[in-house]
Amino acid sequence: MTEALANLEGVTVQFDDRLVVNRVSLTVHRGDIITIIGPNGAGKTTLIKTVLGLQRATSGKVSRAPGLVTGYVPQHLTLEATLPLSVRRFMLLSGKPLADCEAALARTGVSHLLEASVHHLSGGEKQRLLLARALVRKPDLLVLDEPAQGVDINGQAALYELIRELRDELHCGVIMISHDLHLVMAATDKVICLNQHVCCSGYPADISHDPAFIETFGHQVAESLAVYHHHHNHQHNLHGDVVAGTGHQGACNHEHH
Ligand SMILES: Nc1ncnc2c1ncn2[C@@H]1O[C@H](COP(=O)(O)OP(=O)(O)OP(=O)(O)O)[C@@H](O)[C@H]1O
Repeated sequence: MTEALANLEGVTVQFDDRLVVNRVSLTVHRGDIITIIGPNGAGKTTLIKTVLGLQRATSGKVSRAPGLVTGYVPQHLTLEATLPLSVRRFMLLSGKPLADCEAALARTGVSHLLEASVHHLSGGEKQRLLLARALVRKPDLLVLDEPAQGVDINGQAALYELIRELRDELHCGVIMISHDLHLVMAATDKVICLNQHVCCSGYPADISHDPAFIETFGHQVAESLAVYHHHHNHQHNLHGDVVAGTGHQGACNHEHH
């Protein structure tokens, strides 16, 4: 089993008397790509902030590997619009050398924007900048809140592919939130369907048949996703774990149709 980077056990988050995250348990291992899906207001952002330690759990146990370096791409980048800020300066705020900043920008495909103002970037460019800022820290755990927002459909597929490549290069774990269900099904190892509590979780091909998934997203979505036949060269037990001797999740040849 690969190294556990972060672990939540029965975590609950409450704002006043509103239960936003309800007894959620999850573990992110190095090499994992876990995607959290769920309706608006389901507690997804709150959950990943809890993983990062930015949100305190009301109850339950949160643990992170000692010395864990995290890279976070938040849902919104709030910048003071009147403050002039170039991409170069924004990246240097990470405290990393310029050469590292430039390498991260090159890796996410936006090195040509080094002198541009962050206020004038397109939605897609902004996402790639935020990803570069997360990358320059060389994270063990990359946490992305709707990384493909504002990115056109071809760009989305490319972005998810880039995230997979980065996972391989950095040998990090990835936990992300997405609403792009089709892309999620093709690009992730494990899906967690959240609606305050974990409705269902598992491998993409299996989850679309789960009654809890159908209840949350409706038959139409579930049926359209069921075309994502996912052939494994291994088998899972009832908990979704890979059965010993049949290959490993990270090493199998998944085929998507
Ligand atoms: N700091 C806070 N104080 C009070 N309520 C909060 C706080 N943060 C989040 N909430 C509430 O918790 C609920 C869940 O919010 P959260 O952002 O986690 O949902 P989400 O699943 O990420 O939603 P979306 O898909 O719309 O981004 C929302 O109703 C939100 O208003």
